Amino acid sequence: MTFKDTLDYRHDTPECLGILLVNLGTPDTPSVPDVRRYLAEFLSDPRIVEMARLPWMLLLHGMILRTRPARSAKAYRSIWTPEGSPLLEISRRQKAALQDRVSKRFGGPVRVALAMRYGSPSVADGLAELKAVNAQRVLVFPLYPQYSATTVASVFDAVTDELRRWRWLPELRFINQYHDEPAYISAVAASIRAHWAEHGQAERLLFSFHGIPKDYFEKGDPYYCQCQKSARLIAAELDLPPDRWVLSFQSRLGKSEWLQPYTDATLESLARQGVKSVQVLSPGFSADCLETLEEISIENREHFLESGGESYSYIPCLNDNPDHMELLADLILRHCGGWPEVEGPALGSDGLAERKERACGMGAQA
Ligand SMILES: C=CC1=C(C)c2cc3[nH]c(cc4nc(cc5[nH]c(cc1n2)c(C)c5CCC(=O)O)C(CCC(=O)O)=C4C)c(C)c3C=C
Ligand SMILES: [Fe+2]
Ligand SMILES: [Fe+2]
Repeated sequence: MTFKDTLDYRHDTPECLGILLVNLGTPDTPSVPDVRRYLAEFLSDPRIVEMARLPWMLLLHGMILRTRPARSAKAYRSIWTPEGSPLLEISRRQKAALQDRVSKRFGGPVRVALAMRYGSPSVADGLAELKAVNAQRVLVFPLYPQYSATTVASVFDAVTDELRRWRWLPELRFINQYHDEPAYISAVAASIRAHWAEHGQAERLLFSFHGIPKDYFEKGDPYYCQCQKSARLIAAELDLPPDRWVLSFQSRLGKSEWLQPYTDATLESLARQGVKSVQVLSPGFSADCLETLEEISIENREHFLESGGESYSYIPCLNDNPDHMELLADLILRHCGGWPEVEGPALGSDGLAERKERACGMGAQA
């Protein structure tokens, strides 16, 4: 084992609380080679595709990475902005807002770092940023309201894979999910009410969550149940009767069965039943991304309108809206409960003896 010893914790500066926000990740640019590189990393993760490694790697490199990148790159180009990928840009705004809110409410120094599970900034970059500011206590916060092994456990893997190469580990805490947090439910409900205040209510509200293969659920992934509970609680908070809302799963990939009902089929069937207007939201994403801005806002709109629907609107994710930032800051502070707030002042310029004393009680002999 080779350890990374280039940067270590310091005794001569105050300790800092470290928060590592992690979202899924995105390609660096919407070019085919960058999308291919991103998909190669993403789809090689055994949490994402659980198939036996050798046949999957042959299929991935022999076929999928030769065809899918061009299709995905086209989709990315349709949502790319002058600032880059919406997911990364929104995540940066979330990080800045949380740095501000958490610093104001926590008693001592705090650093919020941003990492992406795939692509950059990487989890290793985020952990190094925290080590450089002497964050000896780190809270890892995967920004997914519902737990799935494909997302949250994969963040855990990336963090622990990196830390396997550190000699001196930080004290770690980890947020697993917040799918039924009252503040999350009411923030989503408030965003729907705000949309209704501007556009009126549609005949149906559709909650579309990212799908996972059905057999992951059958083998014990709690994601399906947590999505159901989030949607049920949001509908209850809105006093929306069961015949006015629907839950479905989007983004299926490959030939195997994924969680049902599928979003595209649901929209077609609603339109065929004579439903003329729908409003769609994706409360499983903490930030708008390809899956919402392209798949929901563009692609599925077409499915609905082509099947006879007349009015389709997309309700954006919570992104960096103030309710959302407040609830994430609350979750962070709650999970840091009991951690010392400040480690004491920085030492003066001639602090060698004090440093040694603090480090290992050798001050007197120095
Ligand atoms: C192949 C299996 C996939 C599983 C399982 C999966 C689960 C999953 N993903 C998200 C969140 C996001 N996924 C995004 C894009 C995306 N997802 C997959 C595949 C699986 N996801 C692919 C191949 C892609 C890339 C785009 C494409 O080629 O279609 C994104 C958007 C990233 C962006 O850059 O904007 C997010 C976010 C969740 C929450 C989840 C399981 C619960
Ligand atoms: Fe995905
Ligand atoms: Fe998609």
